[in-house]
Amino acid sequence: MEHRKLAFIGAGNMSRSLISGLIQSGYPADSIIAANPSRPKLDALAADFGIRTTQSNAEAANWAQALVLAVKPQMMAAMLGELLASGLRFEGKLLISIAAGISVARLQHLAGGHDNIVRTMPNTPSLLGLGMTGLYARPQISQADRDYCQQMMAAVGKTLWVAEEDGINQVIAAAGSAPAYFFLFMEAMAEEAQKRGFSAEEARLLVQQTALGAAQMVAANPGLTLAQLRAQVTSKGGTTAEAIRSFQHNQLERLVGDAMAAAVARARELETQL
Ligand SMILES: NC(=O)C1=CN([C@@H]2O[C@H](COP(=O)(O)OP(=O)(O)OC[C@H]3O[C@@H](n4cnc5c(N)ncnc54)[C@H](OP(=O)(O)O)[C@@H]3O)[C@@H](O)[C@H]2O)C=CC1
Ligand SMILES: O=C(O)[C@@H]1CCC=N1
Repeated sequence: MEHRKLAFIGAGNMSRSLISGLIQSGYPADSIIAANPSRPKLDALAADFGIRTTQSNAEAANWAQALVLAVKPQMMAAMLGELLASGLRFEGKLLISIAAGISVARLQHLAGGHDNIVRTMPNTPSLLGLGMTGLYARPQISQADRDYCQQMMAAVGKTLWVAEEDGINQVIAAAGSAPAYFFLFMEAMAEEAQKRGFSAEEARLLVQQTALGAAQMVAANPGLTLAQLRAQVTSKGGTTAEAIRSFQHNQLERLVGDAMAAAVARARELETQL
């Protein structure tokens, strides 16, 4: 991929995931800089990946050709305001937001009218090259800038472009936030397995290997629907059928639907507040 000088503004969980994936995919460490107010995360990134680091957002942003805006949504206005106040000129730079709940129009306003912005929604498995990222760009964004974002996110997993900006909020519900849903489900299973006599290590092994195997089964069988894969496990009159009946009796589908709707609602609410 093209190796532009790339700055991560904010060096938290998501930046670490993306930087790790990019370095593993061969992005040169000296083409990446991370900026963060405090040193410990920067020191860890420098030690683990050999990238450049700074406590000055302005230094990173001035140096870079592309900026990943990776602060919490609530910090975005202050961060961009300070960059503008420092005299930074965004002209010629591509802004790539990973923040939930901040529209392109709002980002453009916060960046002093600069409109070369791509909005993305990655997730933390990017750390392992197994990310899932949604991307959105307004029609005026150049093909070269789209390709750069596509290659960056493809270096850390799979990508899906959405045609409408609200599609990013739907990606949050289905992928950005979703690793946590699976962790919650696995937590519940592991706790129950412990109650049924397994040690914590044994319970984790049982749940982790089963989740990994199930996900691999889905990926390895694109010709089978998820329902068909489930049916392969579900012997007539057997144990799985009873477990599934219990989930359905307790309205698992409605619970999942409500949870995803809540994530979308929060993303839209943030868009009106920030
Ligand atoms: N976590 C996830 O799964 C996903 C997160 N996102 C988005 O990614 C963004 C970052 O989230 P995440 O990485 O989880 O959050 P973190 O809190 O882990 O990271 C945010 C980082 O920003 C730093 N920071 C705070 N203020 C500033 C500032 N003014 N300038 C530069 N850096 C600053 C923080 O530093 P310090 O801690 O030292 O204060 C922290 O290291 C959010 O907008 C979120 O919506 C998107 C997809 C998935
Ligand atoms: O919880 C959040 O708001 C962020 C966005 C998606 C995952 N984490």
